[in-house]
Amino acid sequence: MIRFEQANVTYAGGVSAMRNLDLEIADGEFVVIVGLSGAGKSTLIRAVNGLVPLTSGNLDVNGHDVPNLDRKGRRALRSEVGMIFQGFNLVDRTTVLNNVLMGRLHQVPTWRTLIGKYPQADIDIAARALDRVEIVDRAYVRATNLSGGQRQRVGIARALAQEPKIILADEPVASLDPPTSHVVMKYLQQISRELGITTIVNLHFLDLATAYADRIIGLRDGELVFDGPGSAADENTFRDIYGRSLTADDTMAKQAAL
Ligand SMILES: Nc1ncnc2c1ncn2[C@@H]1O[C@H](COP(=O)(O)OP(=O)(O)OP(=O)(O)O)[C@@H](O)[C@H]1O
Repeated sequence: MIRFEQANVTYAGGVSAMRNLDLEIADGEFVVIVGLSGAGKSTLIRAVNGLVPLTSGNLDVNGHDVPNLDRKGRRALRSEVGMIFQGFNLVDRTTVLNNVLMGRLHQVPTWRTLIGKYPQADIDIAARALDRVEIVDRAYVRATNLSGGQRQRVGIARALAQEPKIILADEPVASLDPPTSHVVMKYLQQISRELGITTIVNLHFLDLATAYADRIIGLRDGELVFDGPGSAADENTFRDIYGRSLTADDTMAKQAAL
């Protein structure tokens, strides 16, 4: 479903953030990407929906030849890919339901969204998405009145309302406390399993990565240095990926105990 072949990304300024990447991710996999800050995790995620262009190599996503897409093709690709952000990216002054309906923007004609008239079928899809993350009772609350964990659940519902084939989550729990982070990770895992949505998550904390990942991809200086099941990754694996000893900052449970 997602296939990188000898893919490279070199940014203006000369930083190589992806080096000769060969990687296949099958339908429905739940993949966690780990690596030090600057290792290229965001670059990999953003390449999947064409936000970061490859400098060379091939990338196929759901049959889309990503490096060679025209504007229409890029729009089609992005309609199949839901994004979840570290900072949630909600519109605070409007309701939870309206935020989730924004996930339908790819499918609904612009004039309807401009006058705020979504078809009932779209409202039903949005409500079902809110129900999946157990927050449908907050549908008419303004987003600004939610806690961080609730906001991220709305972020997940918005991505789900898009009815995506792929979900990309860039550090989705970086702004959350440990119990809330686990709740958010559980929803992501459950949604991937039950709906068969391929999910790629960038994570900073290694204990979260091993707890939830079917598969862990380790990056170092833009290179893939580990690819294996979450259960196969131990402290030595992470030391190899990071190229240094682990610290309390690398583990959510240890950091919380400080
Ligand atoms: N738009 C850009 N222009 C130039 N260099 C960039 C750009 N985006 C990222 N980089 C550089 O590419 C490298 C990889 O960055 P990337 O954000 O992919 O890493 P990351 O593993 O996600 O790190 P972090 O967790 O800090 O976001 C870094 O050295 C970064 O400074």
